[in-house]
Amino acid sequence: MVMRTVDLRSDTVTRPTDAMREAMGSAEVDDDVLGYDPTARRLEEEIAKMMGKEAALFVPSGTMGNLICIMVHCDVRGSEVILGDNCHIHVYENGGISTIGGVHPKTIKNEEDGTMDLGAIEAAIRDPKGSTFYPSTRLICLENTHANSGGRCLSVEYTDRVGEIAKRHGLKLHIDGARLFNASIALGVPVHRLVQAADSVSVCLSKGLGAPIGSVVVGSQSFIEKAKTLRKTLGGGMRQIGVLCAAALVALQENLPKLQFDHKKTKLLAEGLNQMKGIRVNVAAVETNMIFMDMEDGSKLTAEKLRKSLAEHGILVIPENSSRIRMVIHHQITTSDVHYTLSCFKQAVQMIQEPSRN
Ligand SMILES: Cc1ncc(COP(=O)(O)O)c(C=O)c1O
Ligand SMILES: C[C@@H](O)[C@H](N)C(=O)O
Repeated sequence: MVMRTVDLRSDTVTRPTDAMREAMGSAEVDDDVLGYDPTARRLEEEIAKMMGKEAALFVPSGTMGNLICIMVHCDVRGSEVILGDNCHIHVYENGGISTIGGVHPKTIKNEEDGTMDLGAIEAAIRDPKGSTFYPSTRLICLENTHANSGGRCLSVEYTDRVGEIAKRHGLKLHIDGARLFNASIALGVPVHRLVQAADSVSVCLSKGLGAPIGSVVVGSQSFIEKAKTLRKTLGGGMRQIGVLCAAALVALQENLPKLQFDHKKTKLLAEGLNQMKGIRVNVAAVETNMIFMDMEDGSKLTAEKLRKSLAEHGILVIPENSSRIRMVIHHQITTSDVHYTLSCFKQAVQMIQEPSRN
C-alpha cells in the first residue's frame, strides 16, 4: 500500500493550492470574447509589465501560445522559422506550426546547453534572391529554459546576440519561455531583461508557477491584437477565464518567490543521485528544476526497472529512454520528499544490482 506520493514527472503536475481555489471561486468574471474578463485583463497587464512588453494575452496552453506567436510572425505563405532540433516546438507540439500554421521549420542542432551556434543560425537564413526555390526566413525561435537540455538557461548575452542577428536580417525573434521565470531566478536577471531582444514570448503559468492552467503571450499592441484573433480562430477564445486567471495571479504571488527553493531541492536530489553506484548525473548542468539521470553501462539498471520499483514507493518519474530518467521539481515537492526519494532510489538500485542481498 503506497503511503506517500512524490510526483517528479513534471512541473505540470501541481494541484491548485487552497488560496488558488478560493481565488477561483470568488473571481470577478465576464465574457472575454464579447469584451474582456476583468481578472484576465489584470493578469495580462501584470505579465506585460513584468516582461517589459506593450501587451499580453492569456492562452489555454504553452503549445497554443507558441503556435499563435509563430503564425502571427509567419503570416505569409512560404515562411520559414529557424529553431532548435531538440526544442519543444519541434519535438513535442505535433508539428503544429506546419500542419496548422503552414510554416516550414529549419532546424539547427541544439548544443548541450540549449543554445544554437550563432554562425549556424546566420548561415541558415535564406537568401532572399533565392525565393524562386526556397522558403523565406521570417523568424528565429529560442527556448529559455531549454527543457530537453535539462532546464538549461540561455544567457541574456546569448539572447541579445540572436536578437542582433534577427534585426540585421529583418527577422523576428520568438522565445518559448515556458520556464522563463526559472531562468530569471537562476541567472539573477529580471525577465524583462532576458526577453528584451524578443518580439514575442510565450510564458507558462502552469509549470513552475503552479497555476492549474494557462500561458500568456506578450508582444507589441498590434502583435497581441493579431494574436487575439488567431486565438479565436484556433478555438482558444474562452468566456469567463477570470476563474483561471485568478489562480494564476495567486501563483505569481505565492510561487514566484519559491522557485529559488525548487532549484536548491533539485541540486540536493542531483547530488544525492550522483553518489549512487551505476548512476550518473551531470550536477554542474543542473541549473534550474530539472534532472536528467543516466544509468551506466553494465550497471544492470534500466529506466523501466527503476520507474517500476520507485512507483511501488509512490515516486513517479518519466523515462526519457531505456537508460535515462527525467525528474522535475516543483513547489509541491518538499525537502523531506527529496530525502525520501533518495532513500527509495538507493533501495531500488541495490535491489536491481544485487538481488541476492535482498
Ligand atoms: C519548453 C516547453 N514549451 C512549451 C510547452 C507546452 O506547454 P503546454 O504543455 O501548456 O502546451 C512545454 C510543456 O508543456 C515545455 O516544456
Ligand atoms: C513533456 C512536455 O510537453 C512538458 N512540457 C513537460 O515538460 O513535462
